Amino acid sequence: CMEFDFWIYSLAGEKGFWVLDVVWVTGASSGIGEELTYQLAKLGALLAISARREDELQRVKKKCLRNSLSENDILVLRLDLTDRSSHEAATNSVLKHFGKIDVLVNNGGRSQRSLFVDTNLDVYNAIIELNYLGTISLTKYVLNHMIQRKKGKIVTVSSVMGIMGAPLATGYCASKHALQGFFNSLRTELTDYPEISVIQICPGPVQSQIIQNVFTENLAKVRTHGDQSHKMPTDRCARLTLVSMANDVKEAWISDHPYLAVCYLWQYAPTWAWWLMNRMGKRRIQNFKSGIVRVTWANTGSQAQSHC
Ligand SMILES: NC(=O)c1ccc[n+]([C@@H]2O[C@H](COP(=O)([O-])OP(=O)(O)OC[C@H]3O[C@@H](n4cnc5c(N)ncnc54)[C@H](O)[C@@H]3O)[C@@H](O)[C@H]2O)c1
Repeated sequence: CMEFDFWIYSLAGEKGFWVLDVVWVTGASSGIGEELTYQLAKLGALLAISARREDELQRVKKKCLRNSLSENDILVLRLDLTDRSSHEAATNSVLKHFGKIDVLVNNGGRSQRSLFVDTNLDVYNAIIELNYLGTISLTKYVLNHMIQRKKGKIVTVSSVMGIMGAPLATGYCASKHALQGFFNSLRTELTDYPEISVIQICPGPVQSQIIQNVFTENLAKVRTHGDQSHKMPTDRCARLTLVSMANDVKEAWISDHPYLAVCYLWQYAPTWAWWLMNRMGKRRIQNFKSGIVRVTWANTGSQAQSHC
């Protein structure tokens, strides 16, 4: 996203771009989804916010009420993305409350930190269930409604890991590549509906609770969190996501360097990307095995800082 887009977005914002638009955000109880909720609330959007923990969603709602929205402008809707049988009823609840859905933000998801050789296949099943199948299941119900209205935005928070590959995240990368392939294909299926946009957001590392919630070698094992100071602040990622949504950017890479540069390499000079990945990946795996959590592409040398 370029700074130029800020200008377009500012104009759109001043003209009340999001006012009274109904936006449904999944994974709104923390991280990027929570911050998106606050920024959308300030812009006057009507919000449905979902995640599994209702108490956390109530906390987010309370903060929105303090800022701008009134009680009926924000609907807390508990939703487990992996419980696909509940998605139709959840969609109907949002429609019953607001009468329409203008934007679905598919944001809920979890990452992974484990080597393939050490990881139980149940973990891969769970990642695909949540990040991929859960996302497209909800999309299916909401899209039916958007097709009836001939209007809407399906926004999916994918990742730069949907563009490139990375060690210790084979299942996560696979799930985000699946989303990229799915939505790039869906967009073309919707050419008869020019006012329905399909938008993929691909963030690099962003401050959030993602590390506390990563999948590991088996479903029971959790990992403690590491230092996040090297990551993009959550509010900047959310703001650039809104810029991309406002401008119908089909695919937005939202990242600082050097991650963004690696992304470009991966896209345009894959041989160099593989060479670089092999060098950095080797150190990343060594650090992981010795218990170092904060392993960034910038410090795959000797400066890795925090430990499990
Ligand atoms: N933080 C990053 O570095 C980063 C980078 C690229 C992409 N992303 C993507 O951004 C999205 C948001 O992640 P985040 O970084 O804010 O992490 P986070 O852990 O702070 O937030 C994840 C959200 O998803 C929800 N969630 C998890 N499992 C769920 C389930 N079964 N049903 C419903 N909701 C569920 C969580 O409750 C939470 O609200 C994810 O899709 C993630 O893959 C994050």
